[in-house]
Amino acid sequence: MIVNQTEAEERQYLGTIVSRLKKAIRLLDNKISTTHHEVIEAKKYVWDNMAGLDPAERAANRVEISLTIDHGEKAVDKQKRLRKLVEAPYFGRVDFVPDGRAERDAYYIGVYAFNEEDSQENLIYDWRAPIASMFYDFNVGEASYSAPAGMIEGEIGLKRQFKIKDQVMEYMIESSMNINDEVLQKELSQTSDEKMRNIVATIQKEQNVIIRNEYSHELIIQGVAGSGKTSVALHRVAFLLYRFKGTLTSDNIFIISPNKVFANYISNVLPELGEENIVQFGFEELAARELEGVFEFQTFNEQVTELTDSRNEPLIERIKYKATMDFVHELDRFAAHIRENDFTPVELIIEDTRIGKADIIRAYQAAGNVPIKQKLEKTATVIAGSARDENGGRLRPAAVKKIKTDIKRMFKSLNLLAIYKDFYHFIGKPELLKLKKARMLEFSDVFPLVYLKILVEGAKSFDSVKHLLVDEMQDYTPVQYAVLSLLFTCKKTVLGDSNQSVNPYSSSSITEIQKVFPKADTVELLKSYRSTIEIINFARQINPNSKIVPIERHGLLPRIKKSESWAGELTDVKQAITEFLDSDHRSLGIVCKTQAQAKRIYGEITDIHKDIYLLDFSSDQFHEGIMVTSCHMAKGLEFEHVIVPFVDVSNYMTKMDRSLLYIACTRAMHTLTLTFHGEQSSFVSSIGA
Ligand SMILES: Nc1ncnc2c1ncn2[C@@H]1O[C@H](COP(=O)(O)OP(=O)(O)OP(=O)(O)O)[C@@H](O)[C@H]1O
Repeated sequence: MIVNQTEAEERQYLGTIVSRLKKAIRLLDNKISTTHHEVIEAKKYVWDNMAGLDPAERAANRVEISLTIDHGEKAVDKQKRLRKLVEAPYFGRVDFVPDGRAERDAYYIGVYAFNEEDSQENLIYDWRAPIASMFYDFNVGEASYSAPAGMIEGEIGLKRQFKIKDQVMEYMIESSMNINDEVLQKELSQTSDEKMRNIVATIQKEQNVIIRNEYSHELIIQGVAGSGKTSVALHRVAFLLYRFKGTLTSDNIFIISPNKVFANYISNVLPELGEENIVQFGFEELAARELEGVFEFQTFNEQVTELTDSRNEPLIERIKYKATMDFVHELDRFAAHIRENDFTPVELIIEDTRIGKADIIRAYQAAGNVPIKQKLEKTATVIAGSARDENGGRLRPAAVKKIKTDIKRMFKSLNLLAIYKDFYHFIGKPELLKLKKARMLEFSDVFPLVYLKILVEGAKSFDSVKHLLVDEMQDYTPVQYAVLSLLFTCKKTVLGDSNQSVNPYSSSSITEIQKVFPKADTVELLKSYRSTIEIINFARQINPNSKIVPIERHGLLPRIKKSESWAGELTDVKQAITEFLDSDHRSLGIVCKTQAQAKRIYGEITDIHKDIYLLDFSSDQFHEGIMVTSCHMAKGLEFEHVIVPFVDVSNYMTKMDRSLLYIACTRAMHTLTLTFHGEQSSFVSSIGA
């Protein structure tokens, strides 16, 4: 039977569901306050009768109290979800009839599931439930989904999308086709709140495949700017937490993200989907953990700033050399070489016990292909274990300790920096190592050194992590991935865009990354959801390599404003800010090539409005309002309106500048303004014409 056929019936049904949700919330209210009372009473009982209770009774009472608290907490969590759900209970409906059955059932799909405790009727299905996958994957007609019992095939008779806000249905769309473009358009053209939002109601088919992929050990997603990579990756995390409930929790997932502002920007999404937020850290924190404060190092941001400030050919050469897979192979070859050749055994005489050189060689070879320090320790343990004193007894602890020290000394050097320097002599390129100062590394040396350290000393891997998510993959080199593969043996989702590198001298494409993870599955996303067609067409001319395809959403043409002087350009920037303030838009990004330029503009415009923020690498908040920042910092973020100043020929000139300008322009959702004085950059001059 077809239920709720007409819009009027749907509106009525929504009213019923809202009432039933409200009733469930009230019931939970009672449950929570009863539990609260029970806990207080139970604690009071234990306290009052402390003297009379034996230890077993006290323990049993404590267990009882903690179980009651646990029930109470679960009820509070459930209530929190229902309170959210009651505002917009569902966004989709599919009517499905499995093969061999006559009756079709209607399945309403929402951000969470809702089933009434007394009837146990499933009134709303979680978007991650197996049956909900059909909403994203199929049109009206033949359909199937993978249930725990196997593949269920059948037919979808009806598919609807709803926009419900504050318990009221704003619209309802019959969508015999894919997730309806009209709904997607409405979602995308809305003014956005300060942070990234969930996209459950309009997940696209190609995105759903990624979100629900349970099998890939490594999944690499190359997606053009605005294709939803980050959104999809976060929804994938939410899906995996749902699918593997019981074995996977948010504590088992790590996200490597580019900076704290980005971490803050995406921090809404998982809680909106009812999941806990997840630990995020940067590659530099990882390096600091591995180098344990023994070395200081330049940050990636400082390296990028050094490269954007001036062209330093030897520096570029050093960076480029260390950004290849061949370099990782050279490090491997060197580590194998020193393991073979830098160990020089000699006969040992410890407290009248003679240990022959041949025995030491044998033990060293038998210790296998493990990190060098561990190999030496294993060798010493075997030698000490088999050595006997003159009475045939085992050696005393002091003698064992001496053997360990002496065997370590047989290795040429275990000093990391000395070994790293030796590496460059080994490959015949000593000029490729340049310290910033004593024990202070250039950024391009940080991960080679960490990698070598792991090969020499071993590492404590992150065993509790069951899924690792790496965003902005293009900014990390093969040696960084090689480090990740040694530290994290878990499943990985790696995402990025090779056209959005802030440092083209060390950027990695999907092909490079696959060399580290040869069994990885790869996916490409080409459709961009963020920006209007006009902005995408503009950006595509800046970077013709990008395969970016816009979705059908129109807006104003990007504007390029020319001035004769800096004062004139500043007036243009201020004018664009005023236009933004007069519009409905809520976020404006002023994106400069460098942080120094961002600081300069910021200094000139703070009097226009009270809420203007300068984002730099020490910032940790994404704000609603006006943000001034660099291209590097803006990566991964988006703004409704974007102003890109200083688009003159001397500022945007190199390959690296082109990449930065592309990043800046693709941050814009609805409108884009470029300003310059003097001669305009050749990257945009032909577009102007
Ligand atoms: N299926 C979708 N439905 C609605 N909005 C979507 C969808 N996919 C992506 N978006 C929106 O498109 C914008 C870009 O998404 P996101 O930031 O995840 O893309 P990205 O590929 O990580 O971008 P970039 O690499 O440029 O930083 C966001 O506003 C996001 O909400």
